[in-house]
Amino acid sequence: MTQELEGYWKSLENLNLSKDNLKNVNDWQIEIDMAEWARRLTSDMIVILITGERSYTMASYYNLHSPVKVTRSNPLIEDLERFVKAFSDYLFGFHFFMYFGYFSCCYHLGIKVTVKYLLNNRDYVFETLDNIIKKRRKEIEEMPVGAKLGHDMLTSFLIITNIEKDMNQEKNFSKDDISIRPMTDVKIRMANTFSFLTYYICHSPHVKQKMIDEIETIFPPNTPYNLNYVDLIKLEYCDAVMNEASRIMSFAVDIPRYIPNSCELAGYQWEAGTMFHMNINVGNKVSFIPFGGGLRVCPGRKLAMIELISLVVVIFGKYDVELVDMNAPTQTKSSAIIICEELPVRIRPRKYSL
Ligand code: HEM
Repeated sequence: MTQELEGYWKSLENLNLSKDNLKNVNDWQIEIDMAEWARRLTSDMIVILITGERSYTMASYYNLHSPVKVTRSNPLIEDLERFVKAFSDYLFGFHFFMYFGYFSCCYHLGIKVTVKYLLNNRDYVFETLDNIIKKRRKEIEEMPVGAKLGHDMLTSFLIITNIEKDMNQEKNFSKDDISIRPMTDVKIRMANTFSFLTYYICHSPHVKQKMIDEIETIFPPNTPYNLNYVDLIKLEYCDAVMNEASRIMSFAVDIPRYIPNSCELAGYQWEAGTMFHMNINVGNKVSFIPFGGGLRVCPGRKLAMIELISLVVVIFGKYDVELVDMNAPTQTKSSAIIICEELPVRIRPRKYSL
């Protein structure tokens, strides 16, 4: 998938240069919006992890910028640009309903228009997820007995919940189930974490160099490599840098907790039904909780870190990445989460690429 991404970048740059201007295949550079590409890359990664099928959101973004279009067969989702935006807005928007009461959502002029959009957007997201689930359920039902099933998360969940359903008629699997959560928002979480990481690394050249040195000890330049777990966890410095970037700019700002029963907390008595909102980004900069904590801690945190380190190896190991404007602040949109809207960077293949 990262090769596919590099292909799009190269091809976009080739549009700007005549072949004679290219001294060799590695002699090019391009300005891109890393935040947008990261959203598509993580989107394609997560869709394949969950469904075992490709969604080609990178291809659709490439087509927006290139007069020469690529066609990819069997797209799982029809309008891929809408798909990426809808999931981002869904994640950003549900906090509206946590902060504003029923009256504001229905009657406040400034809010009700956004609320209407968010509800329509939610319907689109749920319908898209429903269609994916229905399609897979049908495929499983129609499979001949003894046929090999896919290893993707959705197939596994459907099989497990079907077994449970047989045992307990009330249980069924739907888009509301927690297990579909990775599809709804984690691609946006990973893309944001990577964008903020890129921003901070570009502002600390010595840190960037140390990361590259570490990457080159595990994945020597000009040597074919496979990104495997055993090698990736050797990148301790890269891992530490990623943790530090997540601490400085945690994607989640508000971690909510609801108490069904009254209880005593921090010396106060709280009524049943109280909702707590913990601000993990602003108040306490010495804490490190980008993945939450306690019983509801993010179960995908290890997978997320491995995928993010893989991205660091591929992007920073192969390319010189620099911010187009070193003085520009991060372009963010905040609610209970912080979204990196735009990150213009200039990339070119490194002299000694992996
Ligand atoms: C950089 C990427 C990610 C970040 C920053 C992130 C962050 C978080 C945070 C802050 C929570 C709330 C935890 C709490 O309430 O204490 C959460 C929950 C969750 N995350 Fe992640 N996450 C990421 C990637 C993933 C991945 C890759 C998966 C699965 C493939 C995943 C699955 C989940 C699920 C299922 C929950 C709900 C857990 C529950 O409520 O019990 N996340 N995540």
